[in-house]
Amino acid sequence: MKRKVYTLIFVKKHNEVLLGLKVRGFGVGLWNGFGGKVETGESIHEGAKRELKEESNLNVNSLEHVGIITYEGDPCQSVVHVFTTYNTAGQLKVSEEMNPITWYKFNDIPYQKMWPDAKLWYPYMLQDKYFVAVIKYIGAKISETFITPCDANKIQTVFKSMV
Ligand SMILES: COc1nc(N)nc2c1ncn2[C@H]1C[C@H](O)[C@@H](COP(=O)(O)OP(=O)(O)OP(=O)(O)O)O1
Repeated sequence: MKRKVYTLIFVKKHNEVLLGLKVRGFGVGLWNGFGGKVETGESIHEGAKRELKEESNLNVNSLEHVGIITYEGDPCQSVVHVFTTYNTAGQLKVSEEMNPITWYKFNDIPYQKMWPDAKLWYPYMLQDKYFVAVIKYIGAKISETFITPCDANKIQTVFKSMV
């Protein structure tokens, strides 16, 4: 089965992370990082940079690939590649997809207004710990999860086996 491939990018500074409120499409009404589908002909990193620019107007040179999440079941069977960055350029702007865009302190993340899986793996992402996760949804509820930390080399190996 071919899964849809998505990116999800988190811009961080000190103990804060930039989140946007999704105002259209998949996950509307929920806070999330920036990202979307990888388009035909672009690499996953290129897709991540394009989505960050489209949704927040921020440019980024280097991204750290910190996690790979495989979603099973409903609402969508997909693979989401999670990236972080501390280094962006340009003027932050809301977009047609994300509005408002806000810095959240790590201890004040609005988990109650996010996908239910976020609280399971954000702790890894916030602490710059590499992870691999499999999350199965039935409707809006999580039915099974597997999350494990892994080192940077292993995540590259998993990544290479997928592309
Ligand atoms: C189902 O569980 C999910 N949980 C979390 N935390 N994030 C998810 C989940 N499923 C998808 N995502 C992320 C991955 C992407 O960053 C977005 C969805 O991207 P979208 O559907 O908006 O993709 P676009 O290419 O931007 O879509 P348009 O056609 O609207 O431009 O959510």
